[in-house]
Amino acid sequence: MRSQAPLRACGALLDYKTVKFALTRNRRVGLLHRLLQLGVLGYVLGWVLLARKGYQDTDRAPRAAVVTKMKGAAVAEAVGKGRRLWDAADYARPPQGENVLFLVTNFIATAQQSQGTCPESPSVLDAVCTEDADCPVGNPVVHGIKTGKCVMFNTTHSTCEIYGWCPVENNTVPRKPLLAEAENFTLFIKNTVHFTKFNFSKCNALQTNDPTYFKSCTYDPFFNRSCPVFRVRDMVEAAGETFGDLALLGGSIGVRIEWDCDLDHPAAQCQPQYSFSLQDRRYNFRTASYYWDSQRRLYRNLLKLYGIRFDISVHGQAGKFSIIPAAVSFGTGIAFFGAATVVCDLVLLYLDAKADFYWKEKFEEAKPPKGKTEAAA
Ligand SMILES: Nc1ncnc2c1ncn2[C@@H]1O[C@H](COP(=O)(O)OP(=O)(O)OP(=O)(O)O)[C@@H](O)[C@H]1O
Repeated sequence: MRSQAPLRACGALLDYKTVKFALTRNRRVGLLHRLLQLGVLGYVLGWVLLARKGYQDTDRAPRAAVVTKMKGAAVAEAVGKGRRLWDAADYARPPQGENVLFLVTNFIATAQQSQGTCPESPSVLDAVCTEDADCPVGNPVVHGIKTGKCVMFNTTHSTCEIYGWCPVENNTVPRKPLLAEAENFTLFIKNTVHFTKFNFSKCNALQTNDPTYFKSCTYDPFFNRSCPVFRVRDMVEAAGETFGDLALLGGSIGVRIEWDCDLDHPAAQCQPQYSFSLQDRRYNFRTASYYWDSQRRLYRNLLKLYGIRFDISVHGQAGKFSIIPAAVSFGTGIAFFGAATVVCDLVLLYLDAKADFYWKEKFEEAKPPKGKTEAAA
């Protein structure tokens, strides 16, 4: 007997065991099983493979470069200050065109300021006074340092005298934006993305031999999506605002460039989507230009600039077929099919009216032959 054991072990190695199934004609569980299988099939084909492209490897962190250029010219007519023509070098900041660009739409100019003493503005509450005692010497206020005197600002207001840039800034905002014509200016946004995982680069500006193409085209979300030249008014309106309202006190507009590239398709189909959103309803800052007169005395022209700040951000993802994510998605689908069988087994064996019967049919009790104990068997 003992000498046959290795032979039997060798034979067992070549055995093939196959699973024995119990067939039930339970229509309810049968229907549930098919529905679950259908659900899994829909999920795997529709969601995992078609919608989420589960067979692709993805790169969700593109490197992006943005260059901007604003064009257009407008005449600003300030009351009592005459006409002044503004072109790109005047109204676009910074001039080198970065992904954050500021367009001047309104301004308050205070010309020929020089350092000296003058009354502080009545809009500065700390500087309103009735006597010299209200103006302690050396106290700093918004536009300078108090000299200790209370002086007449105009016929109705007295304010502390200050040492600062005089005369102090006029703080009356024009009722209408001085550069109302800026709504027709155009912004050229050149954006290149690089998906390092796939060594793939794409630029939103069409490679064209026509040197006048960008000069003459304007972006339109329906009719001309390949032209990266945007009209300022269109961008403001796409952000849900009207140009006149935003131009008066300034504001901030977010420009979002979204790339979603399927690299299993031709590269020409990889095109960005643009969206615009309002980020803030006020935006201004001050800037000054300095000069000296013939007596070497320092002067400056102060400008408080109101305008629209364009904040351009680039996002995106690229996907390409890869065997590993494809195998993982396929494996997940197979596992879900197995889960459908487990659910149906649970219903059949625990919830069905004839659960006891199915239980007995599915699990055969192993009984030792009569006259032998189980241990001996
Ligand atoms: N804001 C804009 N509106 C319309 N066209 C623009 C704008 N910015 C640039 N362009 C045009 O796009 C093309 C590419 O611009 P790019 O700055 O690379 O060239 P450029 O010859 O230096 O431009 P330019 O001298 O006209 O400012 C040029 O034909 C340019 O005139």
